[in-house]
Amino acid sequence: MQDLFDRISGHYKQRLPLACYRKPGANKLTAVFQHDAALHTADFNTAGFVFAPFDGTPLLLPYGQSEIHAADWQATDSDGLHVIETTANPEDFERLVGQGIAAIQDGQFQKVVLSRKEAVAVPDFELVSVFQKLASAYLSAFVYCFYHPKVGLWLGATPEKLLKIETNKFETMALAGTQRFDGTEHVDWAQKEREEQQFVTDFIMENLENVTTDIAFSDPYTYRAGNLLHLKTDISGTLDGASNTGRLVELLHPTPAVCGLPKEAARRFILEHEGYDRKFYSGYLGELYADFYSDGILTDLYVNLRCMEVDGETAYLYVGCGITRESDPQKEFVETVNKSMTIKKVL
Ligand SMILES: C=C(O[C@@H]1C=C(C(=O)O)C=C[C@H]1O)C(=O)O
Repeated sequence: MQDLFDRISGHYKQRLPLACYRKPGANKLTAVFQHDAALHTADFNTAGFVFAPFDGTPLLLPYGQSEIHAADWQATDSDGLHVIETTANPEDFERLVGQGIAAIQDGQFQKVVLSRKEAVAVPDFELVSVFQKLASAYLSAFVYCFYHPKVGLWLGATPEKLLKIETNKFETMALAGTQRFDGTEHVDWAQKEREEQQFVTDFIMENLENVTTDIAFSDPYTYRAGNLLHLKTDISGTLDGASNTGRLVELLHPTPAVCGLPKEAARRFILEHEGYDRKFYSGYLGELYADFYSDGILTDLYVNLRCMEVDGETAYLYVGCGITRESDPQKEFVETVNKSMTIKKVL
C-alpha cells in the first residue's frame, strides 16, 4: 500500500495525470498513472478512467497510455476525526432555492437540484493522507482522487452509482431524499422526500425502457452514507443488442438526482441561475471498459458527489440538494451544510 502511495505522491509532484480509487466495500486500491500530461477526451470507444463534468466533454486517462497499479488496502482508524465549522452564508443559497421554487410553481419543471460551493482553508493539505482518511471514513462509498495538470485536483467519497455494465447486464440506482443519521436507519420519510426520489426512479425507468430487454427495481429503502441517510431504489436489467455504453450514459446523465425533471429545463435553469461553474461536481467518473480484474469487460461509473477541488491552500467543497414545490429554503441550506460534513470530516 505504501509503495502505491509513494507512487501517487511522486506522480502528483511531477504534475502528471493520475486517478486512484477504492470501490465500495473493497479492500483494494486501483491507480491509473498516465505516462504524459496530454489531455484526452472520452469517445466511448477507448478504455480508460473517465472523469466527466456536469456539463461538457468527458475526459479520459486511457489505459493504453497509462500504467495500472493495484494494491491491497486497509482502513486506518477514523474515529478521532472532527468536523470543522461551516462559515458559509445562507442568504445567496436560500435566494437561489426561492427562485427554483418559483420556477416550479410557474410550471417550468417539477424538480431542480441546486448547489453551492464553499471554500475551506487547507494550509497543510497532503494528498495521500486525506485520500486515506476519506477511504477509511467511508467504507461503502466510491472514494477517489483525480489529478490532471490542466484540470486540477479532485477528491470525493460518493454514495451514488451511475451505471455498471458487465457484458449485457447493467445496474444503476435512484438515490435522493436526505436526512441526518442520528444513530438509527429505521426512520420515516416525508411525502416530499418520497416524491423527490420517485422522480429519479421514474426517469431512469422511462429512459432505459427502450434500450433494455428486461428491467427490475427494488422498493425504495433507507441507505446510509456517512452522517446522512438517503432513499434508494436498486435498478438492474439486460441491455438489448443495439445499445452501447455511450448511449446509456447519455440517457442517464445527469439524472434528476443531480439535475432535475424534465432534464433539459432543469439543466438550463441550473446553468443560468446557480451563478458558478459546477465543473466536475455532479458529473461522473470511473472505469470505462476495464478488463484488468474480470474475464469480461466492466464499466463502473459513479456520480461525483461529496467531493472537493483542491487548489493550493484552498479546498472548494461542492454540495447541493433536490428542490421540489414543497421545499423550504432554510431547510435546504441546512441539508447542504450536512452534506458538506462528509468532506469536512477529513480536512
Ligand atoms: C446533490 C447531492 O446529492 C444528491 C441529492 C440528494 C437530495 O436532494 O436529497 C440526495 C442524494 C444525491 O442524489 C449532493 O450531495 O451534492
